[in-house]
Amino acid sequence: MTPAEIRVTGLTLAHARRPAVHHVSGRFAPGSLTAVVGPNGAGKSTLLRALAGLHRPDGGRIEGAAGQVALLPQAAALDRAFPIACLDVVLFGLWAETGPFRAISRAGRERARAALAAVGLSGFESRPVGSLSAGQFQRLLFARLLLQDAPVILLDEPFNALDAKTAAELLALVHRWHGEGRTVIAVLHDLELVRREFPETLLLARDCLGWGPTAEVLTAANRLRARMMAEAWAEEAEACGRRDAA
Ligand SMILES: Nc1ncnc2c1ncn2[C@@H]1O[C@H](COP(=O)(O)OP(=O)(O)OP(=O)(O)O)[C@@H](O)[C@H]1O
Repeated sequence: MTPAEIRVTGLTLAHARRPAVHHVSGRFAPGSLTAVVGPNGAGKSTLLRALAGLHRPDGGRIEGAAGQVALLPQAAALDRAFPIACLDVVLFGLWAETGPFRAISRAGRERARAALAAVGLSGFESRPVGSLSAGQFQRLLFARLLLQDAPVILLDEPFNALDAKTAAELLALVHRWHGEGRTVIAVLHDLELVRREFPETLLLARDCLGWGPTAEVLTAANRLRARMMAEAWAEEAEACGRRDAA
């Protein structure tokens, strides 16, 4: 498992021309385990989506991510009412290998069953996703990630609303991926968890307020700056590029 370095340079990401991420530069080293933290609205999910190729940069660039990324989106962003069985959700993890029109091989199905077993969902193959609890659904999405087998794994609030046992088991998977040499980047709000489990941290408040070893980034001074920046955000903040357009 040899992921490439991911480098972002002067990265600006906007929604309706309002910057959600502003002139961020830095690198995710191959095989690093990084927490992305910051206040609500700091641009964390937007950054992850851009790393996954789902949001085109409005300024600057991202290098090294294309074709090697698997994304776990925020659970709230997903439609669980869709009538589909658990095994089929996991099989979507093979999409990059099989493409849209090729049949899934028997080996592919076995891998999907093994992934379900690895997250404690043996016997759930035919269950409709709508019948799962929040924790079971998150386990299912981790099974899909297992099948994707990507060198870079992006997790958006992976432990939200989980009981301690489920969170611990999914955290163990994160450490397994890190141990295998994958690059893992996770958006998190629990700073105690970040301090305990994540060696690197990117502190985002639209601008980058710190990026490096967690103890050096999560200082009281940096956290205060992040809070102050969040309080100063105004909906009427200048739209990206507006000055150029004037
Ligand atoms: N699809 C969208 N359309 C318009 N604005 C958006 C969209 N998605 C996000 N934003 C805005 O971009 C900013 C950053 O949002 P983002 O979801 O990236 O923040 P976040 O740090 O992940 O927040 P949270 O911790 O609350 O999940 C916010 O001001 C948000 O309202």
